[in-house]
Amino acid sequence: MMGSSLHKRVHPYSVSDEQGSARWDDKKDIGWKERMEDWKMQQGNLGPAEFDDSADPDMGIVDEARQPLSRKVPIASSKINPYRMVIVTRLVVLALFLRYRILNPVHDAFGLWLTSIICEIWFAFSWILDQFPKWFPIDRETYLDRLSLRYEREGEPNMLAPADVFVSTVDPMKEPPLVTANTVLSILAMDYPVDKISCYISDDGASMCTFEALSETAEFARKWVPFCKKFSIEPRAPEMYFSEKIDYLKDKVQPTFVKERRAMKREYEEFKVRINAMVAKATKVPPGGWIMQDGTPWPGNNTKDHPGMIQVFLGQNGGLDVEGNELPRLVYVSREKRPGFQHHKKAGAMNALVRVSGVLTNAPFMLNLDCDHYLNNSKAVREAMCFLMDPQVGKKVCYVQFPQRFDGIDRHDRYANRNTVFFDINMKGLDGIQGPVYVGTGCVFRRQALYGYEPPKGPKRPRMVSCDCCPCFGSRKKLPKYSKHGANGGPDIHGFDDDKELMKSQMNFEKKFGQSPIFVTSTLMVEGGVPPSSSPAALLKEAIHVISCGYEDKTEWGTELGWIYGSITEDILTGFKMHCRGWRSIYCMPKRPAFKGSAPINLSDRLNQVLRWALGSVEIFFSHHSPVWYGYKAGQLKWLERLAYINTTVYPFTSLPLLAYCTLPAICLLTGKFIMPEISTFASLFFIALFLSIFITGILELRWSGVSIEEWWRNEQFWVIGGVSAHLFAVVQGLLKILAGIDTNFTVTSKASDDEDFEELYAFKWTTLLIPPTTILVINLVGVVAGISDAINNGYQSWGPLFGKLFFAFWVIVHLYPFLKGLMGRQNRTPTIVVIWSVLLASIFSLLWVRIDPFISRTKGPTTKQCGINC
Ligand SMILES: O=c1ccn([C@@H]2O[C@H](COP(=O)(O)OP(=O)(O)O[C@H]3O[C@H](CO)[C@@H](O)[C@H](O)[C@H]3O)[C@@H](O)[C@H]2O)c(=O)[nH]1
Ligand SMILES: [Mn+2]
Repeated sequence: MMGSSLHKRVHPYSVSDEQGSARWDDKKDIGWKERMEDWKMQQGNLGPAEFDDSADPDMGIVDEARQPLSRKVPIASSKINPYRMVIVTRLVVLALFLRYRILNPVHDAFGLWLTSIICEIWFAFSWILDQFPKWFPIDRETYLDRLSLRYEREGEPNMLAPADVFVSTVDPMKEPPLVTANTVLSILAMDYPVDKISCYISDDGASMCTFEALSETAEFARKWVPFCKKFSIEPRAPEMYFSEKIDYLKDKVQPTFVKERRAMKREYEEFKVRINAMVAKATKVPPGGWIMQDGTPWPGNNTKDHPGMIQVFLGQNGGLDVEGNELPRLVYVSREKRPGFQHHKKAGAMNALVRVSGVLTNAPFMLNLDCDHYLNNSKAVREAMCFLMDPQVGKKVCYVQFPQRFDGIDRHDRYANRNTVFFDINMKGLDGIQGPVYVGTGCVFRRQALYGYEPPKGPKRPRMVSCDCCPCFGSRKKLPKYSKHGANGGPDIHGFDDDKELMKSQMNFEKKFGQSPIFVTSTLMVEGGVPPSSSPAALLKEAIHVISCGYEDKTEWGTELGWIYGSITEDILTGFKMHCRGWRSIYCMPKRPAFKGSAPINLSDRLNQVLRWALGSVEIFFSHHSPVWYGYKAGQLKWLERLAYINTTVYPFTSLPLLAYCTLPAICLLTGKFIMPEISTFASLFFIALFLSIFITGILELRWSGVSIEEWWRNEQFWVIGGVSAHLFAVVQGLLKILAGIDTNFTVTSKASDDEDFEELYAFKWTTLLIPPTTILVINLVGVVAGISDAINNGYQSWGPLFGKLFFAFWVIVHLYPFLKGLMGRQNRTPTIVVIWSVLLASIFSLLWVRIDPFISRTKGPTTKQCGINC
C-alpha cells in the first residue's frame, strides 16, 4: 500500500510532535475531553455574568471580545416595504389577468389561445417560486477585529479553529496548472495562522504534470508567501497581483518594496516559464508512459486504472520559507481509480479529500474551491470564522457560502456570466430564510455537518457548563445511534466503559463511515485534531487506504455523508440535505470579494455550462432527493427554503412554455390570428396593470439589491436564450436518462487564461444547442416582415391588431439579441451550417402555416413585391 504513496521528495509526515507555541492543541498532556472543555470555555460558552474579568487588566478589550462577531443588517424598510407591497399587488393583478384570459377564449384560434394560456399559467407559477423566497432579504456585517480579540490574545496560544482547504482539478489541458498554482499560492499566503491551514489538491486526472507543477509551486511559495505577508499585498495570487492596473505603491511605506516587488515579479516570471515548459512537455505522452524525476514510472500513467497517490509538501517538516517561517501543509491527492468503479466526479473527489484530511489533519472546518477560484481576499477564512466560531449563532451553521465573482468577463457581460441577479438578489433572500444554497465553490463547511449529523438541539443560549456524566447528554445511549449530538456539541469518545457497547457502536460507525478505525475515530473529534499518539507513517498509510476505490462500498458516503451523489450538480444536493436536517447556512459578502474565478465567456461554452447545470437540476427533480417530495418527515426545512429548492430543480422545465411562447408571435404574424380576442378598454387595464407591476417589482428589486439595470437586463436576455436552448436540451436529456437510461457525457469547462482582446468571447464552436434559438429568431424576423408587408397592403385598419403581434415579436427578438451577436462572431461570419439549418426549419415552418391558413388569399395581389410600388 505504501508503495503507492509517492517517493519523490517525501517529507515524513508529522502532526504529533509540534512545538510551536501558537498551536491550539499544544497542551498535549491534557486529554481530549479536557481540551475540548477548555476550548469551549474559551469560546465564551459562559454567560457574560459568569465571565471572570477581574483577572484581565484590560476591561475594554474584554468587553469588545464578548460582542457578537457578526450582525444581520436588515434592508431599509423604506426599500423593502414598497417592494413587498408591489409583490402583493402583482399577485392580485396576475390573478385578475389570468381570470380574464381564461374567460375570454379566442374562437377562431382556439389552439393558439389554449397554448398561450397554459404558458401564462406556468410562467405565473414559476414567478411565484422565484419571487417568494426573496421576501426577507438581509445583508450581514462581520467584525474581524473582535474575532482576533477573542481568539488571538497576546501571550496565549492562538485559538482560531484550523481549516482544511480542498481544491479540485482534473484535466491539466483545460484547467491549466498555472491557474491551479495561482489558486494554491493564494491559499498558502492567506492571512491565517500557518499551522492551522492545510491545502489538499485532488487531482482526478492523475496527471504527472499537475503533480510536478504542484511541487514547483511549493518551492515558489517559500518566496511568495513571505513577500505577500511582509507587504500585505492583495490579491495573493501572483498572476492577478502582477496584472493589476492600479497604483501598487499606494499605501506602501516600506522603502524596500519597489525593489522586492521587482525581484518577485522576475521570480514569478521564471516560475511561469518553468510551469509552461512542463505543460508543453505534457502534451505528448512518451511511448513508455511518464517517468518521475527519481526514475520510477509515474503510478498514474493509466488515468482510469491507477493506485491512490498522496504526497505531502511543506508543512511542519517541509522546511521553512526564505524568512525562516513555517508554511501551511500542501497535500497532493489522487484517489485510486479502477475500471468498474463509479468515481462520481467532483463529489467523489471531495469525499476522498474529506477522508484523507480527516486522517491527516482533521480540521473542524473546510474550505472548498474549484481549481480556478483563487483567494482574492486574504482574510476570507477569518470572515467565515466570524460565523462558524460565534458562540451564539455558530453551532447551527453548516456552511458559509461566499458569492462567486469572476475575472476576465467582457465589460457588458453579454451572456450574464456574472450571474449577479442570482448572487446579489436570490442568495440574499435565502440568507433571510434558512441560508443560501451551496454553489460548489467558495464555501467553508463545518466538518460535522458533512458527516450527516444534525445540528445541536436545545436552547438557543448555550448552557453554562457541559458535563459528560450528566444523563441528559448520555453519550453512552446516544452514541450508537450516532445521528444526534448532545446539546454540548458532540459525543464523547471516552464515554465507554463497556466493551460490548464499544464494539457495537464501532460496527455501526464502520457501516456508516467505512472500514478505517483511524478515520472513524477522527469523526468523533468534534473540535478536530488527530490523536497525539498516532505515527505519521501509520496515518499516511491509512490515508492511502481511505482513498481506495472500493472504500465507499456499503457505506453511507454520497448518500447520507459528504458530498451527495446522483446529480452532476452535486452542490445543490449536498446543501439541500443539510438544510433538510435543520442546519442553516450563511451568506457572506465581504466588501473585497473573497474568491474570484473564471467563467466560460463564449456563447457555445456558456450554453454548455448552463446545459450541465440544468441537466443536474432535472436529475435532482426526478430523483428521490427531489425537493418536491423529500424531507417532509424531519420537518426541518423551512417552506420558503423548500420553494427556492423546488425552483432550482424545476426551472429547466420553463423552457417548454418559453419555446412555445417565443414561436407564438411568429405564428400570429404569419396567420393573421392572435392569442387574444379584440380587447375592450376595460380589459386593456389588466394588461397595463400587469405590465406596470412587473416593471415596478423589477425596479424596486434593483433598488434594495444594488444590482444595475444592465446586469438585470442581461439576465433577462440570457434567461430566454438559455431557456430555448440549454434548458430545453436538459429536459430532453433528463427524460432520456430516466426513461431510456441514456447517459450524457460532460467534460469540465475550460478555464481560459486571461487575454486582453477577449478572443475567447468570439470563439465559435458548433453545437446543436444553437438550432432552436436561431430558428426562433429567423421565424420571428420573417413574421415581422410578413406582418408589416401585409399591413401595408391592407391599409390603415390592419395596423391596430398588428401592433400587439409586433410587440410580442420584438420582445422575442430583443431578448435573443446577444445570441444573434454571438452567432455573428467577431467577423460577422455565421457558420453556414447554422444558417442552413435555421433557414430550412424556419421556412418549412412558415410555409406550413401559410398553407394551412394563407393570409395572402385575403389580400388581392402578391405581397412583398408590390410593396415598393405602393410606397
Ligand atoms: O471528475 C471530475 C470532474 C470535475 N472535477 C472538478 O469540478 C470542478 C467544477 O468543474 P467545472 O467544469 O469548472 O464546472 P463549473 O460549471 O464551472 O462549476 C460550477 O458548477 C459545478 C456543478 O454544479 C460545481 O461542481 C462547481 O463547483 C461550480 O463552480 C473543477 O474544479 C473540476 O476540476 C473533478 O474534480 N473531478
Ligand atoms: Mn468552473
